[in-house]
Amino acid sequence: MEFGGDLIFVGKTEEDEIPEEDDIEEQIEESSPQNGDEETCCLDILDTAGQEEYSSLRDAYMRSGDGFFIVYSIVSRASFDEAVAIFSLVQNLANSENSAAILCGNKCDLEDQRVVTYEEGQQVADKLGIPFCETSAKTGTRVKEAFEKLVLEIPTHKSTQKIVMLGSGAVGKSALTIRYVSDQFVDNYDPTIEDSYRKMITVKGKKRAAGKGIPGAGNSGSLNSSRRQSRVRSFMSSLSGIFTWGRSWRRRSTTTDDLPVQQQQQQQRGIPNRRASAPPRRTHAKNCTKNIKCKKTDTNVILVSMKDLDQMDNVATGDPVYCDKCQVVLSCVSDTKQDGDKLLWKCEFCGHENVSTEVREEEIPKADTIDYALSAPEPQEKQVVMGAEAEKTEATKPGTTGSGYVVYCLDISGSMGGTTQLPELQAEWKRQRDGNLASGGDQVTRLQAIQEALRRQIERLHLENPERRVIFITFESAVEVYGDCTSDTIQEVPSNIHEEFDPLLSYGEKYSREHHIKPLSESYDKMRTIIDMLSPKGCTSLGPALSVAMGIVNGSVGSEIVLCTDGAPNGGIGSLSSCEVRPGSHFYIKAGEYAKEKNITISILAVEGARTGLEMVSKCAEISGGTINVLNPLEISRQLRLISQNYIIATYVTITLFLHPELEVDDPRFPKGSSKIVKEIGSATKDTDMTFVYKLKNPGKKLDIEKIPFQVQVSYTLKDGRKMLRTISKSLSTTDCREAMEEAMNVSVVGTAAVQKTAYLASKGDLENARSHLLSNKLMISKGSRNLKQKEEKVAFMEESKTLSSVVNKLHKERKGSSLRACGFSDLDTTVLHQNLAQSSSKLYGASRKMELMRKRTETNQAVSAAYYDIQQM
Ligand SMILES: Nc1nc2c(ncn2[C@@H]2O[C@H](COP(=O)(O)OP(=O)(O)OP(=O)(O)O)[C@@H](O)[C@H]2O)c(=O)[nH]1
Repeated sequence: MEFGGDLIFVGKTEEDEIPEEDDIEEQIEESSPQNGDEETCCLDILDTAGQEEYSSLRDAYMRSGDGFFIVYSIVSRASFDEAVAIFSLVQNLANSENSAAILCGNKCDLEDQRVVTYEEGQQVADKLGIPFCETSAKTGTRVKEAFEKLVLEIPTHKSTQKIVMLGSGAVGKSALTIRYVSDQFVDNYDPTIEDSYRKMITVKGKKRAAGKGIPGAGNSGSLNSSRRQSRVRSFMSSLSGIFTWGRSWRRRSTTTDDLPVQQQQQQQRGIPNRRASAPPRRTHAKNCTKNIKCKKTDTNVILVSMKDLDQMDNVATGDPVYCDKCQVVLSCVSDTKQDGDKLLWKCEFCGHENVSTEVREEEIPKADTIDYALSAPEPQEKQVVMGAEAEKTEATKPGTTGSGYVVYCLDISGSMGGTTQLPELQAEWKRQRDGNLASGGDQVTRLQAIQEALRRQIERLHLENPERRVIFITFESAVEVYGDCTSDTIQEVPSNIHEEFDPLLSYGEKYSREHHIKPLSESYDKMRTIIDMLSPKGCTSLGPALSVAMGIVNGSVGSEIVLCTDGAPNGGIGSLSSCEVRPGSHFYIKAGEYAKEKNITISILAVEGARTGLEMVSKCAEISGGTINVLNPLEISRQLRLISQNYIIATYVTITLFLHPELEVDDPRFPKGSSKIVKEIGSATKDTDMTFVYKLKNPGKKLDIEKIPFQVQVSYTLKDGRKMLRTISKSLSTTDCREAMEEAMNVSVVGTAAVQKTAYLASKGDLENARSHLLSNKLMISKGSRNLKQKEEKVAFMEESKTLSSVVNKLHKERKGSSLRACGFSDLDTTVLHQNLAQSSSKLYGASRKMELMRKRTETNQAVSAAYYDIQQM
């Protein structure tokens, strides 16, 4: 349990005049504070994926970056060639007027393995007209200097500078970033997807760099010189080998056909498209024309995180001691007295006088977090539901991604044959990198994109977790269960049961009883063959496929179903096409509730383009705790990896929050006025965070206690079947001083609660309150963040909440005076709201906190990851 601040705010809740959205963001974007020639700013470092498959995000983050850190490894010639190609890509996409780049040869500690000389690196950088540096993330050599050099090159002064780490896989982008932000070296290799690090820094000498160019202008890293661009083009054309493609690119304009898709993607990631959509800049709030009135917000927020439910530091030897009246558990904040062999305890919540004869002094909890094992682990035979040996191995193996099945339900209906245009630069990138596209082919079908994503996904699972049991189901007009893809597990679901839930479920259950699903270590090759053979046809029987999948995994707790689809379901149960009332929506609620009850999560990957009826279909994911995404087909690979990394930690999770009777929850998600909240979560992943907003029941009333107690009880089941209870008990002092409250503010907690509540209000159609809730939190966070940690988290919050802001504002404008529910949401709106409803606080961590989190994380097996890297390079 974390609080929004170290103090409970009990002061007055005044009204505030809040400037319109842009103005708050503009205030934060104002020039960074300068002190002599020193300048303080926050670096927002985006560590990108060198292994990246298709990514239409690539040009989005390239457009938004202020500084580009282009890395190669001095022990890899290919990575050196690729760095040059990447620079050209940056030139084509970046806002060249205001950005800068540096070329960095990393791993200089590996002198005996060097294949690229220092002189070669320097020569290339000179030709490109950017600074050069050789570094070692391992020893720390020149890492700080390299980052500072780049920051100095950036021509603009801003309080947040976006740095983008670029380069091939395994050159050390993550290692350099981590060395810089926390002065540590990460020795194990885990290919990055994309990760952000926010770090406050003070740089010296930037004043001179701005506008006027820096000393040695011929070597400036700024990308704005046309002379440099022509130098680069001629240099590129002199290169032999695979990366000579840059020369044929024409300079890209923002009015190209695929821009709307990119903008949507940018929106999804919260990246503003400066060229195309940035409003004219206003630098001061007083210039704003509109103000809206709303209540000032405060930091009275609690966050309960599931991220370390499986790590137990304080396991109690005895049983929890409950208050006879209110069920609060005796804790370190309880006021106890020993009276002979009796323990006297006046409950700090309800005041009940408890007398216990069974608790000894030493059994009174000393730490604020205590874990109680309420049952022993299940015997192994019982952990095995099906596929006996596989399950046994997996359930006991640490660091696996869950103990149930992964079921991929794949839409192969006719519309999956529709093509998606690869963005021009992506097509070029892809063509040069692996030559996979047919000549002139800059189009892929949606099915091809999903096939590619699945191939990569099972390839990675096969390496990391070969005992994982993967089941494959396809749906078009027919629903085909491929099981583990071995011939005796393939069968078609009879079409005469497509319309009814129970027979479909029973079909799945029977299937699971009759078939032994092999682990990926045995099924991998066959599965690859089946994926390659798929072709699009027929309509979209999504509901029947989902029902059968649930039947198959029923009883295998912690299973995940991933639905990949591109069109509104129009066959069998859950069909949304035929009737305006959309009767199918009931099915998705029912399916979600069933999945939650059985601890199965359903995630949806919808392919953008066609309207998928996601608002209805998404109910099953929302209720079961899965994720929802509408993606460019090219992004599916990346998203599948994200889903598999966010593994299930515990099942049957229920959170009970006890508030002092003077407090009540102030949250539309829970009954008004309650001091005790019970929230069923179902399956929890490491990113599951629940927030609760509370307030004083009687705001004017003077409290006669110094410290106010809080308790959270989390009951859950671990993978080995142990039933656990975690109690977290803390107490806080109060303040009526807004300044003191802000000083003690925990920005990542307040920010997470702000976006979760805003998304909830918006999803219920209460856009007025959603908008003002987010705005008032933005204002409090932007004004009240003073120390380093707060400032780093403020930048993260502002960045991460941009997409939600724009969706809420857009909906607010569109729906003024009309009924939102009648209008419905677009698929993109549904995705954004759902993602924010389930926002994880770790997204808002600053550098120091993030490193702490990373240290705790289970390390991916180095050998396995290295093997993955080798495969990618083949
Ligand atoms: N000897 C040495 N090894 C390094 C150095 N920097 C990184 N490594 C190692 O190289 C491997 C890859 O490093 P990462 O930082 O994960 O590489 P990356 O560029 O982020 O890779 P992707 O995530 O695939 O894009 C890891 O095993 C690191 O420990 C360095 O300066 N010296």
